[in-house]
Amino acid sequence: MATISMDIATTFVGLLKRQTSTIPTTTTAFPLLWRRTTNRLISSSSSPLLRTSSSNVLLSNSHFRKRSIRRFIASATQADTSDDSVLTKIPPDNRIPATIITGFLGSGKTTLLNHILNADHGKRIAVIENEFGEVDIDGSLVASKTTGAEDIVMLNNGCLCCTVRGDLVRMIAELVSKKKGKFDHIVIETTGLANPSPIIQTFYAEDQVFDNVKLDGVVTLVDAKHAAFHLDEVKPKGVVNEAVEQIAYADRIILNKIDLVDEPAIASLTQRIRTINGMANLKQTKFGQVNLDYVLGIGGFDLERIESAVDVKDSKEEHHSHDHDHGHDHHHHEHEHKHEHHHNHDHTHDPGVTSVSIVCEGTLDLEKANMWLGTLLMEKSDDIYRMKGLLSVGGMDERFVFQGVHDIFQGSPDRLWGPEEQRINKIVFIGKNLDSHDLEKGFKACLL
Ligand SMILES: Nc1nc2c(ncn2[C@@H]2O[C@H](COP(=O)(O)OP(=O)(O)OP(=O)(O)O)[C@@H](O)[C@H]2O)c(=O)[nH]1
Repeated sequence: MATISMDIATTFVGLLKRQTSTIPTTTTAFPLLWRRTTNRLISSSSSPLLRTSSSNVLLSNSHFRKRSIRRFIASATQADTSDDSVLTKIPPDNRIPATIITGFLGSGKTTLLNHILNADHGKRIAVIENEFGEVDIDGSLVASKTTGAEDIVMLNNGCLCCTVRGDLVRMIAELVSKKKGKFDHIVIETTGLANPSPIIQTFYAEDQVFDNVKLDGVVTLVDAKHAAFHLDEVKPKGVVNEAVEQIAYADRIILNKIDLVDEPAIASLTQRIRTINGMANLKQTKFGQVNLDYVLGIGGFDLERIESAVDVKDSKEEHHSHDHDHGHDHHHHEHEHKHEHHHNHDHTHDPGVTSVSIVCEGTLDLEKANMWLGTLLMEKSDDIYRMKGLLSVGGMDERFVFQGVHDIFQGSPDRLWGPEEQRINKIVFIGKNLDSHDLEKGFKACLL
């Protein structure tokens, strides 16, 4: 296939620094953005994030094209076009799903892992354990308790998010090359001090991983007894609070050890968690006892799930980053929301990790939306940990769904809008320094 033609919105997905030379020379909706020099080349650097054009999308570099096609395929949920010369069928995504289990030290990750491995789910699971230290205590604990794991491999002596990330890539590549077909799922347990972001990005940035493995979801364990302390810990400037980050990136949150605390403590912690991540599902547990479909096969990064994620968020009411004192207490309002959501409060600027959502009826101008999203990613991708959304875009019959992790942006058209359906846009951002007022203003400026 010489070109890719998509008579639908398509996406430009994340490129990392190493691919700088592979930037395609396609037209861009926001040429000004090209001029910014950045060592974190982002998804919006050279191409619109959203497209409706029926013209061919020509990508000059074959490597890039291959990657883009694959990423598009991996992310698309529906992509029918009548033009025979183009990609008409989206092959099934047969890549092996991988689940990241994260959570602060002692929160119950190994306990959950054992629960998964001992359960009767019929899946053959390869486990990658990351232990900070030379002795693989967790590995022994897991290994001794299970017979179900197809393979348990250890990543010792370093934290997955920093020193041993290359090892993770090699390990996954090795698992795939030597054992493909012998396992159905990979579960990665990170150290309690890991920041999940670089690990998540590995799944998109590394061809060896991306081509064979898809990130199914991030499951975060939260210790009901000790989490508040860690979440409120004030770190030196520039130092990441891992406990906060782990919650921010979660698709599923398991509030574990609830046997050790009372109801008010659970309620208060739940509210605190919701401030950080209003999007992830949350379940309370003792000893990590959850239904396995809550943690495996969740399609956390599948675009199909985005709408429900946003809907859950919407139904609970948005957790605004109302900033009153720039401290750790965030207040939430419970309002009824119909079809339009307004952030009518004063200018907000919160230095902590929070979630902000925009729910608004209307249709977006494609170019403006590209410009806005592109600029946002260009300028704020460090601060935007996660975003998910469902958009109504002018000239596009389908809903456009997207999700992002920092500078990695994945989006595709979804099903057609119904004839009577109200076109309601929904976006959720999770990150630092989110200014809800600015975000909403920027978004609304894109409406037709
Ligand atoms: N009371 C109580 N103890 C729990 C619960 N879940 C786990 N534990 C215990 O908490 C301790 C830590 O659990 P792990 O599963 O090892 O936690 P982890 O997150 O893997 O720990 P690290 O690997 O050190 O980060 C163990 O002694 C568990 O038995 C729970 O729900 N309630």
